[in-house]
Amino acid sequence: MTTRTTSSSAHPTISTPAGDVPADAPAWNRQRHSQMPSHRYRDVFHRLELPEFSHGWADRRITRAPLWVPVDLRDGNQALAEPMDPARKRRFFDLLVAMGYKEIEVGYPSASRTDHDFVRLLARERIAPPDVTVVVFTPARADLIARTVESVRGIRNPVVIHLYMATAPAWRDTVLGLTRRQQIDHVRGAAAEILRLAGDLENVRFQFSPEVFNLTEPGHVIEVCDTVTELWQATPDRPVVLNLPATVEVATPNVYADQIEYMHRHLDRRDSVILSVHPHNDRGTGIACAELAVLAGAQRVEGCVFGNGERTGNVDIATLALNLHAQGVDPMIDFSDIDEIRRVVEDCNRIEVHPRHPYVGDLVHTAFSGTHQDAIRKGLAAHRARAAETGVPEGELAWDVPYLPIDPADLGRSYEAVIRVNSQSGKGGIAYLLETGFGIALDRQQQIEFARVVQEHTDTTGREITAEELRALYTETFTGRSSGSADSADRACMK
Ligand SMILES: CC(=O)SCCNC(=O)CCNC(=O)[C@H](O)C(C)(C)COP(=O)(O)OP(=O)(O)OC[C@H]1O[C@@H](n2cnc3c(N)ncnc32)[C@H](O)[C@@H]1OP(=O)(O)O
Ligand SMILES: CC(C)C(=O)C(=O)O
Repeated sequence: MTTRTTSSSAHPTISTPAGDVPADAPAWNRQRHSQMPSHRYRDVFHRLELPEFSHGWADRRITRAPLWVPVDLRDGNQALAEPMDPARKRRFFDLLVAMGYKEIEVGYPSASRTDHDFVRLLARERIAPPDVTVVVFTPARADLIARTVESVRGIRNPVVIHLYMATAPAWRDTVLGLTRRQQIDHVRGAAAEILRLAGDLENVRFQFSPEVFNLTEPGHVIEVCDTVTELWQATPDRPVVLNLPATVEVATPNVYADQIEYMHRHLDRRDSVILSVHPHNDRGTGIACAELAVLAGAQRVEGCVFGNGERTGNVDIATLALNLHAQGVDPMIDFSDIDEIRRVVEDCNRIEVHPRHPYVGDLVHTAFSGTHQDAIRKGLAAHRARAAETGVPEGELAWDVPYLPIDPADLGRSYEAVIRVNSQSGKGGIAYLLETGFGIALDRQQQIEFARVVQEHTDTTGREITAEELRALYTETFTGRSSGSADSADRACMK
């Protein structure tokens, strides 16, 4: 038996023998210590001193959508093996405008010619409606700031110049080689340079992101942010966006929410600051982080339409917005033809959306399993009956169909793929496919009888059975038989 070392907040290093059941494990949990080298990692509480305070986010509800800012054309784009060419950028931008986004990060003009030229295109041609704010991104370097400011000259839309610098200790020490004091001076210098070059452009506002906010000492990040808002003279009429990224997710979402609420309460000039978040998804909890951050005081959320971005991606705005829709809150973005949106996003990113991706995946409104199908079939029938009874159109009527969190029709989808049959299915699903596909209504006895036949078939093939195959099997079962079963065929009513 080998010995491994684990960490916990109470005892940072404890030796535990791999393969052993922990001494304090209850009888119902006989999981054994693994060989995973988890002792190499520390939780956020060992990496950062976080202030303790009584948070309020847990008691709040989200009642309106934050300002969504898609960063597909910048953060998403920088993570693609083949960054978007001008045509793909333009197509993606037009899609974002058509969906109703009012603030769009369009690129990193000092990074590449394509990004720069796209910003210039916005200055030359009126492809951005006047109410759409254009955001451009720059690091804290004088030459790159100059190129960025130069790129936005002539744009008539509202413009946000977005400055960033990583503030967390590992980045300060290892990447940038700056002490805390030096970093504050560096950021102040960069912010002053932006103000010098663009302060007199009336359509321009400013944004600052302390990259890796979530691993930065609260005292330091407050000081950097307050320095910037003071220098830029943030006012309610010309507010500054402070964008607090979980650049690499490191903690449970409640920790991020606490960090955001702490900033919300302690930042200077709070009424002149638009508090923004930018979660990534390394732990798979980007959505939860964004939602809790909004509860904690965030007013603006940056993400990518279906969560593209470095590593595991940026937070997925479609999921966030449709989560609101599913709770009766207007998402303020139009997803009424989600499959068309997906086609454009897939073409532009050259990355496919997963079939289980919330709301948009091919399989997310589909049930294969019998009891789910039975409940959906009954639920859809009840929904239609309620619509007929009340005279309220089906698409307007309150939705309460089991296993379908929202009506697929809201997203422009049909009910065709809602039920698919394989060996996990039951009579309800089979009956649904025959009814909706071919107008064949089986009575209960026939359903039971036919389900056995289908079960035998799907168990033997191990595959899904299509509606067409189901119909052929139905014909073979009920009409192709000798007289004894003709009764059954007669009982099946063809509508
Ligand atoms: C979390 C994020 O999404 S941050 C955005 C990341 N996006 C990108 O990097 C995509 C676009 N980037 C680029 O095209 C290039 O990196 C450029 C044009 C910005 C800079 O290119 P280069 O001059 O070749 O530098 P390089 O790419 O090696 O970047 C490293 C340098 O940037 C510095 N740096 C990193 N972040 C910042 C910042 N926010 N402000 C100023 N300097 C920074 C590093 O300290 C390092 O400086 P050093 O060379 O003196 O050690
Ligand atoms: C710098 C910010 C906005 C960012 O892209 C990140 O931290 O991921």
